Amino acid sequence: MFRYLRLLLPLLLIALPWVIYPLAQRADPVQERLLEGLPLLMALCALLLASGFKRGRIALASVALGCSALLLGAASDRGLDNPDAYVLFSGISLLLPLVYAWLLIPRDSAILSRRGLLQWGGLLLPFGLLLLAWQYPQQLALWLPRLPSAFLEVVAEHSMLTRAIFWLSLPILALYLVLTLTRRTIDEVAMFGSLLAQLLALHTMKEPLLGMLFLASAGLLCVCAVVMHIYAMAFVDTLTGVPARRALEHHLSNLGRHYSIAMLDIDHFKQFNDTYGHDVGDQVLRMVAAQLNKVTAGGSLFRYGGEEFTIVFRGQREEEVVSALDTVRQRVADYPMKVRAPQRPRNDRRGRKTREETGAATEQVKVSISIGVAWRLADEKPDSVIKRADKALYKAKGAGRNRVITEGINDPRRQRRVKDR
Ligand SMILES: Nc1nc2c(ncn2[C@@H]2O[C@H](COP(=O)(O)OP(=O)(O)OP(=O)(O)O)[C@@H](O)[C@H]2O)c(=O)[nH]1
Repeated sequence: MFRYLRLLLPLLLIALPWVIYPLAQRADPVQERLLEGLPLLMALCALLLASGFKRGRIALASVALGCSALLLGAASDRGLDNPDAYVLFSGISLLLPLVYAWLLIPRDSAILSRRGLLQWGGLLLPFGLLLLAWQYPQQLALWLPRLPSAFLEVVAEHSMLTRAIFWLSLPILALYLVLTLTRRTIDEVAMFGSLLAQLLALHTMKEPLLGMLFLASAGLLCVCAVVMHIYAMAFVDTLTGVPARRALEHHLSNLGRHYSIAMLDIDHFKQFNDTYGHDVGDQVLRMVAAQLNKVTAGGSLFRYGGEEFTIVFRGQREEEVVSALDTVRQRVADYPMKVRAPQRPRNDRRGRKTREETGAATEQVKVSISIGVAWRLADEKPDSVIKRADKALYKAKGAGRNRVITEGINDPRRQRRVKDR
């Protein structure tokens, strides 16, 4: 539940325009111009960041946002009561959900690949046509009677247009929401949120400044998505999803005086790789990380590297820490880890059939971890605590593995500090 809330938190940015709008209304003309330029600026920033970090769909969404901001800006400058401007506004309103439906299909791909060119072409073409229609209203007037009468009726009547946008957008928004909740990636959150913000912009375009603020919030969401992606690349381990070594270094620089560090290592892990292959090794790593993540006593888990993990506990609480570590050790040891034969076919259905035919069942393997934990001594640096925890870990390995060994609990230098408290 908390994970979902944290994932959806950036959506709060969509509420920002309602907060800023009362202030924005008091802006002088120069500030107002700057605010009107904000959506384009945000779209540009999002595009540059997304292109730099290979977030293809966010880049496409930023371009769609930039195009809508440009065209909506032009339409609202002319005044939406003006027929040309109203046709442009109607065109964007109907196009936007369709563009997002188009963005549901593509996967991230390089712009100069065949798929990339198709994605960009499919996105830019309709906006280009709208721009042409806006630039050459006489030709548009010649073309309009040739368009389907149902389309013209929708455009001509505002209430029908609103209903059409609603019914077009609803399934697409719902699909993005489902993708957000199933894929649980920040890219999906940004796609869902930016579409929602742009629909709100269209809805509030009678107050152009508020509409522009909504467009800017859509851009901000895209920027936010790429920044969060960069953060994850730097601080989160992609295989296990737990904070990586760099995050540990940051965490260690912000600890108080009283803490303990546990180093954990999977026993005989090389054997798993050698016997079942690297993929099964990776599955074991993920399972161990998931179990360690349940550690209590306020421990923070990090992947130290390879098959080693680190858990940092703030404060003293020796017994609580040892008991929490022993519980996770036992959880890993009790976990019914099933692995399939190393030469199993890649295709799951064929694999199942072969197993049924040969009677080969999935094999259950035992995984265990060894743990060394050290408490900080007076004036000791985190690096040195890690080294002592590592020593304790090797003692645990030497003593037969699958156990917790402590280091420094009764050290007089530490006792002095405890008495000092
Ligand atoms: N599958 C997989 N293997 C990894 C990864 N990182 C490191 N390893 C493997 O982890 C193994 C570590 O083996 P060793 O350091 O010899 O230790 P061990 O076999 O666990 O033996 P003990 O620690 O003494 O119990 C090596 O075979 C590495 O290739 C990873 O991300 N995925």
